[in-house]
Amino acid sequence: MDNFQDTVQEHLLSFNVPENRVNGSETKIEVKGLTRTLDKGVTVLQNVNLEIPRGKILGIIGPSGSGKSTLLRALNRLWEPSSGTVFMDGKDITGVDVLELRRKVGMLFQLPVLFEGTVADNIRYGPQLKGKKLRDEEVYKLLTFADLDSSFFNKPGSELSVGQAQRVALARTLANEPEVLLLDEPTSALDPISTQNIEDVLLKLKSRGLTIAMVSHSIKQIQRIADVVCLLVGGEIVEVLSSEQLSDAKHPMARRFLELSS
Ligand SMILES: Nc1ncnc2c1ncn2[C@@H]1O[C@H](COP(=O)(O)OP(=O)(O)OP(=O)(O)O)[C@@H](O)[C@H]1O
Repeated sequence: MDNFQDTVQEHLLSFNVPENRVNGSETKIEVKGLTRTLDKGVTVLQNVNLEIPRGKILGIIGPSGSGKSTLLRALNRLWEPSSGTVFMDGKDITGVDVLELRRKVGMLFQLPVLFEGTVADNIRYGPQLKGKKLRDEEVYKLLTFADLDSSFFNKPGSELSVGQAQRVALARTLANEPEVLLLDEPTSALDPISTQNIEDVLLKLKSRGLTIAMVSHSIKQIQRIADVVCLLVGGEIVEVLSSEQLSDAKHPMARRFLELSS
């Protein structure tokens, strides 16, 4: 076997993840007292405390403008959190090289943006930055993993549907061999079949040890795939529940949000 794993699956199974047990459970990412105040003095996140368990899917839900994307974006430093507020494997992420962090903590957005060139060019992009050229077989394996057939290899990115482009964006992120995936409403622009394909891939990734944090407006989607759900209201986490316990939420705003969303 060469340096790059023979299959993506084997690779994902082989993550060497350090232990960090908090309250008896393994924590991949820990957020401690995270606050975000904008220049105008508006507070978007207020003293957020959260543990994202390793190898699980965390769903983040809440009303529009409650700070969900802002929270997600702190986790790979798309904005700079204060030191001592976000930890991965017990290490303060502000002390990690930012490009290295973003390889380990990949992100997908609501609308995928592909670079110019073919699907294969897009998938090769990340490893190429590190001077590594993925072999054709490796690109095909990533395509298969993201549920795209081999005919996509040479297609220009500009000719894909949004659902196909989202799967290419996922394959491109996986080419960086991430340990964590951050997903900001990744299926909100997709039809139900593309949505299901992405959800299946996410569950497959989880079973291979990836830690996933996903913002979604779909309570049903969260119930389908998340293990733990955090409810964000007005920049504060008001409840953290298992997805089966969602209907037991107690916070009045959270209850109202859930009633209107279901
Ligand atoms: N860079 C910024 N400049 C100005 N305002 C911002 C910035 N980032 C976030 N905000 C404001 O912070 C608040 C939270 O935004 P955020 O996008 O995190 O909410 P959200 O819960 O993800 O919303 P939605 O569900 O609508 O996507 C909003 O009021 C938004 O306008």
